[in-house]
Amino acid sequence: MSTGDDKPKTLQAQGIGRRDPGTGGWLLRGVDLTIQPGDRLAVVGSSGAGKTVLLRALAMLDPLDEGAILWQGDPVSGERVPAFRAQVLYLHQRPALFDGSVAANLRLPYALKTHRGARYDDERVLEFLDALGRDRLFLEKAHHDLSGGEGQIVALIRGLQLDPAVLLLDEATSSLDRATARMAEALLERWYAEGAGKRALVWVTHDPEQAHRVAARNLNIQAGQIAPEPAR
Ligand SMILES: Nc1ncnc2c1ncn2[C@@H]1O[C@H](COP(=O)(O)OP(=O)(O)OP(=O)(O)O)[C@@H](O)[C@H]1O
Repeated sequence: MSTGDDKPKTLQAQGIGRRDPGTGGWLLRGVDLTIQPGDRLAVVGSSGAGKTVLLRALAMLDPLDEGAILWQGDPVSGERVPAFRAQVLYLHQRPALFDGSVAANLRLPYALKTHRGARYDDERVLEFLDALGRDRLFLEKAHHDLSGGEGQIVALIRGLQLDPAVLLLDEATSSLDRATARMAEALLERWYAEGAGKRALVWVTHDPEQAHRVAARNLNIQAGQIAPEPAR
């Protein structure tokens, strides 16, 4: 008999829309999208086009005003939500870190019900740090001393260590210097390859060269809707 775990970890948006809670105007409307295991997608579009609104909707961080999010073919609601959150992870451009050290921030997800069963892996974290040009001393830094780029490094490692099936990166390397950003891309590429076709990456980026490097296809968002794909 098939269990939920046997089904491909496909994320689907069916006609999703979200209104501005203040004015009632549509921020996102009628978006149909399927993200399959192994996908590498760049979400592009002008400032204010709705890319963040789309990614947050895909991660079910904001309520929808129309349409549905499906995970492994089923609508996500109620008791399915924690399992969904363990598999579909959103990384914000300006990540929220908690009061405490980098190490405490990296350990925190394991205290959540969502990640019950997973365990903090010190060795793996050190490998991630090394890949981003940092060492163990970085773990002792206090969150309030971190630069914007360092905060992005913490958020990236905090996300990668959880091995989500779908990683949604919202300009997640935008505060990094060019060299560190390229190291982050290389790390993500390795992490993706280790998934042997079972992981998906979705990148919001304003950098066409980055989109070209990291993604196999572009999704163009304009005025809260999918627009024709620009030439790559
Ligand atoms: N919670 C909200 N309430 C009201 N308006 C919102 C909300 N969230 C986003 N918006 C509006 O929705 C539009 C799309 O915002 P979004 O952040 O998705 O743009 P974006 O494409 O990610 O832009 P950028 O490239 O500048 O980051 C903007 O006009 C923004 O002001």
